[in-house]
Amino acid sequence: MKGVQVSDTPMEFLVEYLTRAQEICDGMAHIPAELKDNLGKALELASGLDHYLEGMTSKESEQLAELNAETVSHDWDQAYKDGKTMFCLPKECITGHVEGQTLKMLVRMSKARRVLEVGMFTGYGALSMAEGLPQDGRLVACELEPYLKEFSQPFFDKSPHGKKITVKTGPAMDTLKDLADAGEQFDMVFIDADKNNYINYYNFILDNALLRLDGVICVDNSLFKGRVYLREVEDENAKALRRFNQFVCDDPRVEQVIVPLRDGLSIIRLVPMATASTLQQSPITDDVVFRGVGGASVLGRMRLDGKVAYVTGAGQGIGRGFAHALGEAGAKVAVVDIDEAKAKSVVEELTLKGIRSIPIVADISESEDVQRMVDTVVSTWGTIHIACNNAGINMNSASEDTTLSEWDKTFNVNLRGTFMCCQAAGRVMLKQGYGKIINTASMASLIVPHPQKQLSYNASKAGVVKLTQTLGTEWIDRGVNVNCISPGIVDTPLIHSESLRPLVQRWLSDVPAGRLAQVTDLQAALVYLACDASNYMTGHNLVIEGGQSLW
Ligand SMILES: C[S@@+](CC[C@H](N)C(=O)[O-])C[C@H]1O[C@@H](n2cnc3c(N)ncnc32)[C@H](O)[C@@H]1O
Repeated sequence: MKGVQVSDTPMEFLVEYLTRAQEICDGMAHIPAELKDNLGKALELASGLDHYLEGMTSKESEQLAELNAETVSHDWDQAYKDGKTMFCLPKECITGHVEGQTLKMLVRMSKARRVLEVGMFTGYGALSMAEGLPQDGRLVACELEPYLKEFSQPFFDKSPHGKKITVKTGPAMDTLKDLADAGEQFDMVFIDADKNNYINYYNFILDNALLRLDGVICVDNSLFKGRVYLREVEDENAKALRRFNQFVCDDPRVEQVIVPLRDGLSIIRLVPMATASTLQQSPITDDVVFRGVGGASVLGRMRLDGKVAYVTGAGQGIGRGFAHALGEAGAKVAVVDIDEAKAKSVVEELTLKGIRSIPIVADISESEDVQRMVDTVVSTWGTIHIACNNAGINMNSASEDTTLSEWDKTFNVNLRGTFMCCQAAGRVMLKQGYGKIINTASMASLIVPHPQKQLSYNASKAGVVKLTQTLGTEWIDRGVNVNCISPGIVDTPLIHSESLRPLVQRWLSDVPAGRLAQVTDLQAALVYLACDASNYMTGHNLVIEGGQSLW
């Protein structure tokens, strides 16, 4: 079998038949020129497609290329004769470059975190999909042949994505039962094992909730060399696939398309909603809890697509994390900072992630700057939906030594500045009857953090909470929610300064969570307060401090 190319897909058979027809024609006299011409054109069309798709598909990784080369050059006949494999495995089993990249793309597009593969062979498809998974993603591959696990493991070990893969050897149905017993669930399943069992795998997966709602099943070889639609077919596997395709097509639980890629790739999506007839027959309560508000799931309601936001103090630390969070959730983001270079650098980061953003330089303690900031956002994107008033400063001094200048500077930014931002953005929002204002307060609004002395900061942040409560109750009936977030001590470059570094150990002993907050610990709270899922929440202070204020 080594090196021999065997037709395996409808297109490869078409090329084979057309080539044979052309050879026959070439050996015969009196063939009409038009027939020869059409045959030539048909052959060119058919034989060019796979090469073109190969060439135009993103290159595979070095590790996949090596795995492919080793798989196709391996002597599988010999492995079978030597008793290493139970079955004689054709090298054509391998998923290959174009399909591998398609699977990887589907993993990325469906944002899958957990993938199940039924039928791994040497792991080309498994590794392709693992490359598309996030760092904490996991892929379970079922494979009958223990020899294939041994074969693939060194390639997985060489790849930075190999650790995501767990291979379970034995009959796939046994593994599926174990996974169901363990309560496992997957976002995407790739079925590519023994064809006569496809329907059993498929039904078991759906009946035992191994696929999450809205999850995707991909099925390989669903065209089975074209034999699923050819008339004269004796092949049992082809008949099994024909029945399988029809069964899935008629199954009200799913939607299906068959993509004529290589030997056919079915993409099957579990439809989240029951059909009208099942709803009528069942005792379920068909309301917004069941269907989702506006048809959107709770996570869907946290999307911010089409929303316009600004974040002050977004050049670094918490504000930078907030700008990324709002952008990742779909909003356009104005990155506001007093430092132009920092604002521009965050805009560059967001642009790299495909997030629309602009830098705005503004000192929020200056009323003209605040108005210019709001005017710039409105003139650029037409309005403001989300105002994230985050900029703040902190100076340390014992209260008996605190100067009025320190007090004024702190209050001018933290409280007066935040008020000016709320007012300027609030005017735009009240006019349109919609807005989300999220102020950054601090755990210092609740407790007196120690041992550092920061009277002005503590008092100004307590003011931010009262400002938030007052605006939150005053504006809610006109569609504007005002809330604030109170972070505990956040691990930003500021706390690594010479003066604060010695305090870190002391602080740590005050935090039940045993660590300081990361900027990323605050992001989901902001998105929640910025989205419509929090429409009934106003004037509140969401405290995220690892439990510190409770001790
Ligand atoms: C077409 S190949 C899979 C190709 C693979 N998905 C890839 O990406 O290259 C089919 C594989 O399914 C395995 N297989 C067949 N019957 C099986 C079963 N009952 N349980 C688990 N694996 C099985 C075979 O040993 C073979 O490795």
